[in-house]
Amino acid sequence: IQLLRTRHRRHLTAIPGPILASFSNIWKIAAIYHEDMPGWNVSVHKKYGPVVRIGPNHVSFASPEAFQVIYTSRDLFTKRRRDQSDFYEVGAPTYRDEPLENLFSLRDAPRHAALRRNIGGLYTKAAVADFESKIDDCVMLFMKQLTNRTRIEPAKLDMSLWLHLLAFDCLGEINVSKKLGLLETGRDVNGFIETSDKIFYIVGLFTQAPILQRLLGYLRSRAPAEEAEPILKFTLNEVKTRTESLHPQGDMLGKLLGVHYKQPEKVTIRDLTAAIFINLTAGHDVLAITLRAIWYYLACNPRVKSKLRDEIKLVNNQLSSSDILPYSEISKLPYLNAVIHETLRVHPNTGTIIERKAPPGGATIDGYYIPGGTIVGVNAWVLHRNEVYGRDTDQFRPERWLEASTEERLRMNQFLFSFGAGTHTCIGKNIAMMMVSKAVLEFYRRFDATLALPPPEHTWKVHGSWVTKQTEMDMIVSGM
Ligand code: HEM
Repeated sequence: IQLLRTRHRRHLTAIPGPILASFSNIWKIAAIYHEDMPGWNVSVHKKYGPVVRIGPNHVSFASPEAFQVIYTSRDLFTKRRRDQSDFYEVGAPTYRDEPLENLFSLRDAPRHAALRRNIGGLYTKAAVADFESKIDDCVMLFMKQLTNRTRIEPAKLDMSLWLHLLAFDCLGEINVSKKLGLLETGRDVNGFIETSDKIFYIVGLFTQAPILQRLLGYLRSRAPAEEAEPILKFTLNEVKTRTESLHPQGDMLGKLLGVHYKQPEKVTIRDLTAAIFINLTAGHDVLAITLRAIWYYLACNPRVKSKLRDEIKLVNNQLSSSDILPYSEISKLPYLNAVIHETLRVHPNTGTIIERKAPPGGATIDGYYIPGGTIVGVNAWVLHRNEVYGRDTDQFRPERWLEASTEERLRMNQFLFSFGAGTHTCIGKNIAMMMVSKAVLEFYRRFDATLALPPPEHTWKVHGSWVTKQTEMDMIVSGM
């Protein structure tokens, strides 16, 4: 084993990178501790080139070619094993002494593929159209709350919180036909947000080194997940109540139960519990991050905001009778789509590399031999600054998506990593696109939002860890 390890290390020694990273995981831990993994990852690539060793067994790549090899060569580069440092662990809390495995947490490729086949049909564009009225309901409650607060004069609101409340309640409606009470009360309820924030931060930090991962495993085993994780507790309760009820519902839980009753061996009650749990867990933070980034970049770029408004006015005039515009119309708006794509490009939701393990026989990537078992990957913050997107990649400029030729746009989309890639691409993407598009359109149709203090005095705080949550987004919201 020692001999193999020495050989393994010898191959990796040829790869440039910070000296500290060649013998310890301290570089990664420090980047997360300072909440600037995106910035640190971008700068090591500027300094050392497209292939950088960022840990004793961890290599970061920057090129689109490496991205393709790692994420899209089918099942070759797998999610990591349970016994290694691994942020997928958090996706499966222990329930009745076993991990509650779901699409996000499953490392076993055949089991993952089977589950995806069995429930994937519920997440297609056509299937999620059934959830539009649920999204409308939450968006309208969001509008009502903002109208109440801005009726007399513009109000200073922390939009980083309000957009999170909207995202959470929408997911509650879609999954179990229940808002979680966040929009209604205007604050976090049951510690849903606070606990998730803690879990995401701790997992991001503790999974940077195998020894910390073991410590995290020990700590998690001491507190029963049903008590420690409010989302799990809520999910278990909802599934129990629904299975005892005779009223079928058109939400995600109702649809999953429909599949279960027809083919119980394909989707068990445990599978559907896990699916609802991961939909709520994997969806709320990233949805909120995208919404916040849109609000922030529009506030910082009045030219873009006014162009978006012009597009909204046009469709508003055509469909003025309708209270809330249908997604079938909204999804066709080119500038709105460009704004969303550009936001996903400049502010990806994952701040760390989405990790994969090199296949047992090793692989050659970007000219370097990578031994089997090495942790490899590309950080979306690095990839999205590649020249595939032009020369001004530090600028927020939605026009790049409209000016590109068909072929160029194809490549831009191909390397847009915000929703992941390959067999693990985000299954909630269609829900996310519908929810985000509707929220943006309905808000900017009725309100304006500017930063309470204009830049450079005001900058938001981006917590660049596993996820890239933003805080300190005081904005002045006014009715139009
Ligand atoms: C803007 C919003 C969203 C973004 C940016 C996003 C991003 C991502 C990314 C990057 C992955 C891949 C992770 C990996 O390979 O390790 C992923 C997977 C996943 N996402 Fe999302 N997500 C969003 C919204 C949602 C929503 C709304 C849901 C549920 C309703 C959801 C459910 C999932 C699930 C279940 C997976 C695991 C899929 C698999 O491995 O087969 N996501 N998401």
